[in-house]
Amino acid sequence: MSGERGAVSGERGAVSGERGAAPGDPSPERRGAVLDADLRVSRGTFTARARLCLAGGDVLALLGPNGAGKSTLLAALAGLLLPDDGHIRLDGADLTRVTAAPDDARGRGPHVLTQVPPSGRGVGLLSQDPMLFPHLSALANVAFGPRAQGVTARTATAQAALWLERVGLDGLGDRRPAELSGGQQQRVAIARALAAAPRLLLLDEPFASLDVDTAPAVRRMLRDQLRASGTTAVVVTHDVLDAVVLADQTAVLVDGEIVDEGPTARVLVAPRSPFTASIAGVNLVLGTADDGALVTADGLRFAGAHPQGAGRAEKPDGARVSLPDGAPVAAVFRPAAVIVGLHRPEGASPRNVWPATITSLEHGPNGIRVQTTEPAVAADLTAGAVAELGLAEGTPVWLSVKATEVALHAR
Ligand SMILES: Nc1ncnc2c1ncn2[C@@H]1O[C@H](COP(=O)(O)OP(=O)(O)OP(=O)(O)O)[C@@H](O)[C@H]1O
Repeated sequence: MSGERGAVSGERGAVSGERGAAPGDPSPERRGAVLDADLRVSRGTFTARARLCLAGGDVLALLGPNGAGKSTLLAALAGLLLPDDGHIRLDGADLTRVTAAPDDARGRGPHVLTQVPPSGRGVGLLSQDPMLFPHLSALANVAFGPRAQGVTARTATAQAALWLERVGLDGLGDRRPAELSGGQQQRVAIARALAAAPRLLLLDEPFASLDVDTAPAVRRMLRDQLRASGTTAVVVTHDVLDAVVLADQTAVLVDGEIVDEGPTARVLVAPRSPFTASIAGVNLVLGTADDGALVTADGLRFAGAHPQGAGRAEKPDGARVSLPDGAPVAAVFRPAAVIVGLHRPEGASPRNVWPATITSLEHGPNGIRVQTTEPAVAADLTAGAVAELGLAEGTPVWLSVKATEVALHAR
């Protein structure tokens, strides 16, 4: 999110209307609030729409490509941006309630019924830049939130010391931010955000500025502290690892619309959109059901492992359901399961063999990732195999994948 990085409820380090929190205290009033938001937010010609419902203590990952509208939604939740229409409620109390203006020639703006200012929402914001007060010690930075809420200096300092211990910075409380590493500064920022006991914590790419050696430990620590404190949180990220480690729920935003949402494991195991499949590292082919298999718009047929008898497939939650002919279906399979050849393979199931054209060769997780079309399918090959086959952009190939490697999911 631009502009207000590191601020908590619009004022650095402060969340008003809340008492400071001792670490790991999941008392009822400490637990994060139930979030119910249904929004339409515009920025220039761009519009994002989302319905977000979280139980107290849930962590939601908001994943999406650049420009998808993640920061726009976060800014609306923080009260920094007024939606065109919709509401944001925490524990049943309105933070934002706006009704769209009727379409008329006078260009009236939306009708704002409620818009609690950022500092009064009990919503914390943590970004990739720790934005600590440079002139204050780590301890004083963490104590700032509770102090701003009226907690006595002695109690706030004791709470801050406990938080620093919890985030692995015991003994470093006297240091100023400039005397700490980037990872240590982000740990202080996390302690500061949680010490302020936000009812909802918004995290905007919280590990993006950390190096690859530092990020995993800070990510683990944040997960532990979110769970221990029962904080309700929304994490905006490009990194699927953040969703896997931190989030119970994942929503995928593309072009301002949520294209995939649900429990993180369901979203990543049975993606419903090409973007979700790409971040989950699997292929996704969309089509409709035909006699228990998937048929694409171009007439390609994919048999899957899950159907037990015609017309049956596995639902994302694992339940077996029937797939009536014509129902929307997704076929999911790993790039490593795709076999690439120059000729139509003999003996393979004819239903999972199709001609394709190579569109690009890239470095892959275990060699070279070969991208093909149509449909868009990735195959992982060793460099030796690519060289032996003489593959290059534009090479016509035959692809095949065993039915046992293909999972069919109702969409
Ligand atoms: N102040 C602004 N005025 C006009 N358009 C804006 C403004 N800020 C963002 N946008 C546009 O809104 C769209 C969504 O931007 P947003 O920053 O919410 O996306 P994002 O998903 O957070 O992207 P990123 O991951 O790159 O930060 C983009 O098309 C962007 O150009």
